[in-house]
Formats: sequence, C-alpha cells, structure tokens
Amino acid sequence: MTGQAISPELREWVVAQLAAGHSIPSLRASMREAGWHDDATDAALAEVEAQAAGLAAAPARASMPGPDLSNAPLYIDTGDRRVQVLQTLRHPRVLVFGDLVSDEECEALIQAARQRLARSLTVETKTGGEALNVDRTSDGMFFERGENPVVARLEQRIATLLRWPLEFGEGLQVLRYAPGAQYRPHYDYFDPGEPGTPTILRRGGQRLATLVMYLQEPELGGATTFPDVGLEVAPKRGTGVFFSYERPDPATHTLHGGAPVLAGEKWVATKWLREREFR
Ligand SMILES: O=C(O)CCC(=O)C(=O)O
Ligand SMILES: [Fe+2]
Repeated sequence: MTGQAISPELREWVVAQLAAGHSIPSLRASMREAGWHDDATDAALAEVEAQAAGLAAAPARASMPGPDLSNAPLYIDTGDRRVQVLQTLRHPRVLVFGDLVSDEECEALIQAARQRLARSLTVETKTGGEALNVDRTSDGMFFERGENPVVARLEQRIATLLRWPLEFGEGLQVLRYAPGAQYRPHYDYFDPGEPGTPTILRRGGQRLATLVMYLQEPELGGATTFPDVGLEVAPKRGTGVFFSYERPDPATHTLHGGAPVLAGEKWVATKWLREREFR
C-alpha cells in the first residue's frame, strides 16, 4: 500500500510522541509494527519533525463541550426529562446526574443486551484490535448508535444534556458485573504512546469524556472509583457519572474503575464521547 494519507490524527500522534521525548527511530519502528507503510511513516515524521522541535507537552484543549452549569442549576431539562445535577467536581471534571435514565429504560436496555453479552473486550492499543483483558471481569456488548427506540431516545437525551453532538458518541456499551467482577482503575482515552492508537483515532479522534449510567444496582460494592481524588460514586439505578479529560494524560486525574461487586449484580451503560464524528 503506497500513498497512505497522512491524517491529522497521525500527525497529532507523531507530534505528541516527539514532545514526550521519543526518538524518531523508535517512532519509525513502532509505526511500522502498527502497519504504517514506510512512505507514510517517513512523510509523517519528516513533516512534523521540524515543527515538533521545542514542543514541551501535548497542549490541553482550549475549550471542551459539556453541560451548561453557568447558573448552577439543580436540574437540566433535556426536552424529555428533568435531569438532576447532584454533584460536581472541578478537578478532575466529574458530574453526577440523578434521574437520567428511567426504570423502564434501564430494564429495556438490560433485556436487549442480555442475549448479546460476551466476556468484555477492551480496545487493544498495541494492535488497534480487541483483546480479552484480565483487568476487566465483567461481561459486555455494544449497541449500534440509534439501534432501537430506547437507545435512540437516551442518546438524544445525552447529547442535549452534555451539549455534545450525537454523532460524536460511540455506540452505547452495556456491562454486567457478577459478584466478584470488577474493572480495575484505568483511563478511557487511548494512550498516545501505543503504536495502535493512530489507527483507533482514525475513527472519530480521541475520547474526551465518559458517561457511565447505572442500570441495575448491586446489593453491595460496585462503586465507580476515582483513586487519584478518593471519590466513589454509588451505582444507584438511573444515576449517571460524567467525567471529561481535555488531553490523554494521567495529569487529568481521570483514573477510574469499577470496584468489585460484593453481592448482587451491577449493570451499567457507558457512552464515550469523541472529538469528532464517530462512524
Ligand atoms: O463500571 C464502572 O463503574 C466503570 C465503567 C468504566 O470505567 C467504563 O465503562 O469505562
Ligand atoms: Fe472506564
């Protein structure tokens, strides 16, 4: 394959790598490993090498989408629902919403997802593919965007609430945690240092934010934890926790996980928000 286009994502990734102190030869090797043709690799590296010199770190985004909290609202009207603003944290940006998903919607999502559950795969940044992950012992599946009326309605509500274009969202992911299952602390953005990341970024750019919605609460355990700041969000049905990360960097303090479920079953739906249209 020759004449592979140098996408903005590839350029961005190369710039970030150089800024992080990786050498041109090491970048060239990892890009080849990830399947980038030599022409594209060389062109991309040559193009950004000069302009990357002197860059200290990947800059934070000047502005990020997010809910309108300008008047410190207790509720946000999403057109079809009055969502509660229960808690806000600035650093990291974490918002807890109440009454975001109705009981009927929670049930409908669980029922539609149940038949399609498989042991969760996570996106494998080393290859750009998917792989079984020992850090995540839940079962999961993805809905297509707008796949059924409940999914479509919820996605429209989320887009309005977060002021995030519907098309920038990935399909909803549903996870079921049996007793003992957990999701160890991780970041949701794609690690810029992994060679498979440019491939992943071609589909909608980076993840910039996450909304985890609780569809069924366990009897014990299963909080969403943010270890950097000692925050635990209780997995209460209908509630959602939103967090955003303006750059793919641990300094965003968005390390988070699903604590082990101690009794009962926990079900969540996750919506990841990208920087561009996700198709
Ligand atoms: O289950 C949770 O509380 C967290 C889920 C999560 O981190 C994710 O889906 O990325
Ligand atoms: Fe996550």
